[in-house]
Amino acid sequence: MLMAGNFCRLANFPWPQPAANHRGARRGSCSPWRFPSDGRPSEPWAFRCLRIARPSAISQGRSVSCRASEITADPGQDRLMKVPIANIRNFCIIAHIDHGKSTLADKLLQLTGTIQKREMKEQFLDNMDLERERGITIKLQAARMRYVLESEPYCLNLIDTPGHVDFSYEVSRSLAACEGALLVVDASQGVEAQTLANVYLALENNLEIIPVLNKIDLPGAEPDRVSRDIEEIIGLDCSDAIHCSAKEGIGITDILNAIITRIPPPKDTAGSPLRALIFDSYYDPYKGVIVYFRIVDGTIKKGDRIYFMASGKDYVADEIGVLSPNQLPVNELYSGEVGYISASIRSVADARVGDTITHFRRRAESSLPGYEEARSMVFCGLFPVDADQFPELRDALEKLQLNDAALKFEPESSSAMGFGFRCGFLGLLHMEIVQERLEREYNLTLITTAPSVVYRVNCINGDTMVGDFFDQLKSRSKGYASMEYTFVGYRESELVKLDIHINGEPVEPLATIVHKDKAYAVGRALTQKLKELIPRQMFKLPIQACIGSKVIASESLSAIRKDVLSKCYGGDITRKKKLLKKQAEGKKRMKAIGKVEVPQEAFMAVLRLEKEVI
Ligand SMILES: Nc1nc2c(ncn2[C@@H]2O[C@H](COP(=O)(O)OP(=O)(O)OP(=O)(O)O)[C@@H](O)[C@H]2O)c(=O)[nH]1
Repeated sequence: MLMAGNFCRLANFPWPQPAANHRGARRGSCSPWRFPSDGRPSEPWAFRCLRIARPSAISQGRSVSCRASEITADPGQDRLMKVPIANIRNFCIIAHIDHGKSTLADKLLQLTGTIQKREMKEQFLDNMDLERERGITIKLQAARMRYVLESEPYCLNLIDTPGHVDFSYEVSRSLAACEGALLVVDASQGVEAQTLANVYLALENNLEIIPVLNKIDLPGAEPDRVSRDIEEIIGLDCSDAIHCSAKEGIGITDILNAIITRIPPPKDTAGSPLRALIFDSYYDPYKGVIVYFRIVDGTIKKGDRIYFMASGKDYVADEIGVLSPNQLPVNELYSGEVGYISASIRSVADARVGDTITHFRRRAESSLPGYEEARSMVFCGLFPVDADQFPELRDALEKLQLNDAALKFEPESSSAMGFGFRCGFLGLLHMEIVQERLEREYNLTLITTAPSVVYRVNCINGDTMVGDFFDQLKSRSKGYASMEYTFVGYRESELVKLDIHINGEPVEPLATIVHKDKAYAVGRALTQKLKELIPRQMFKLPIQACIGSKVIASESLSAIRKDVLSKCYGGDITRKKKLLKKQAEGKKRMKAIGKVEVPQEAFMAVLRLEKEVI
């Protein structure tokens, strides 16, 4: 029950306009707001409080703690307003790559007023530079919107997901945080590999699926044929599929209405012990690990002592909030809601994706089912160009793994490259993105070795040796084929260490371990390649491949000759001989102390050649 007078206005008008002399955003402040005994709030913005925790306190002139989530943080928007759980909808958008998810997400954000026109830019939720440059979604993104249907306010939590197969792990995580999914299918293209894969993921998670046929503005769009395809191939009823054009803004209201009428609200379990599923996280240099979660049971308040059930670590929730889509702090979040926590978590291992958050004192009995481990399909070595950057690389990989749970790595030392990491990825695009993110976000200069998993496939026609297997498999099957494997263990082999001597000195980083039978071929190929890559010196340079003290291949790089006789006009032969002798002595001395700079490409050549020759 709200107070009489000014508050009645609120009771009848759930979405008040900004007060005339609004004092600006009070983002997430938890300080108690004072209401005088006549019930009139002391600040104009307080008219915007929808519900007061203890109305009786107001009449007694006491301080009242007003939940920040009940106060509009931004005069233009009312996204933080609290709505009953029956009015919350958590949904994601799934589709094949380029079918228009991000464009549709933009339109939903615009139509609900979550993003003002002036803030709007294309693919708003793709906020990583890399995503914008490449026009693809790499990371899942969450955004809270508000929408009014028949004067009822609703809170819609949208999770935008990537479409490329390499990032399907991101999709599976967002699905677990939702009750429904918009299945976007390009009406000019129809059902594609990732449409199928994502629908099956959504069905496994018992999500309500709303089919959306996008791009109906295109002349080649055939929404009716595509509807039939969806029914036949996927078995999904498309009688009420929504026809839309995310680009032209057609059918967006129908989509919002369908989200509300067809997707069920989350279950109300606010009274149970807290259980929140971590679906994403990242490392903030100032605040530590920021965790994105969906509350399945219970409630969480700012200042609560929380406990991570898998890692067994506890922290105080310094800040909790919603993603709107930027982080907006609030004081309390309830079951069914999606939000973030900052708790000064320094160690990235303490709050892993898939872990369950509960209260330290009132612990939940069991944790929520986490996520299935991502299975790496492509492997390569990552090495810092500057060997001193190894600890930074380890740190960066740990932090990036927090934000990209599909990335796997373990330390590796290559005789050619020094210390680095063997990393596992979901595909070549994933590998490229990880390298670029490490270089851009963590200021590292890296060398990626060629993806080195080589499969042996015995074809029926008798052919064998396939490289780049996984990507070939995906591209030849247009993305429909999938691959499973198990590690069968290590095998014994006859290996030798092949040393490379330049100018008579062994160059340790160029040494490599090869099979005994391949040593001669690798040695020859390596010395020839190094001869091409190492710049000529002032002296003759021998390049040798050796096994122990035995030289198995040798090349020599001729010296750059300075014409010491050019200044010698005429003169007798003894004078010329003397000059040439002096030059030879100088070169000998230079050779003895000379340090040969081996260019970076030479190190890469070792790895590439190994792959070619072996
Ligand atoms: N004509 C037309 N083009 C559209 C429509 N929706 C999206 N597009 C275009 O389709 C392309 C892909 O759109 P995105 O929204 O980036 O697709 P996506 O599914 O988010 O792609 P990923 O995030 O990489 O999976 C862009 O060039 C859009 O402008 C539409 O309704 N009509």
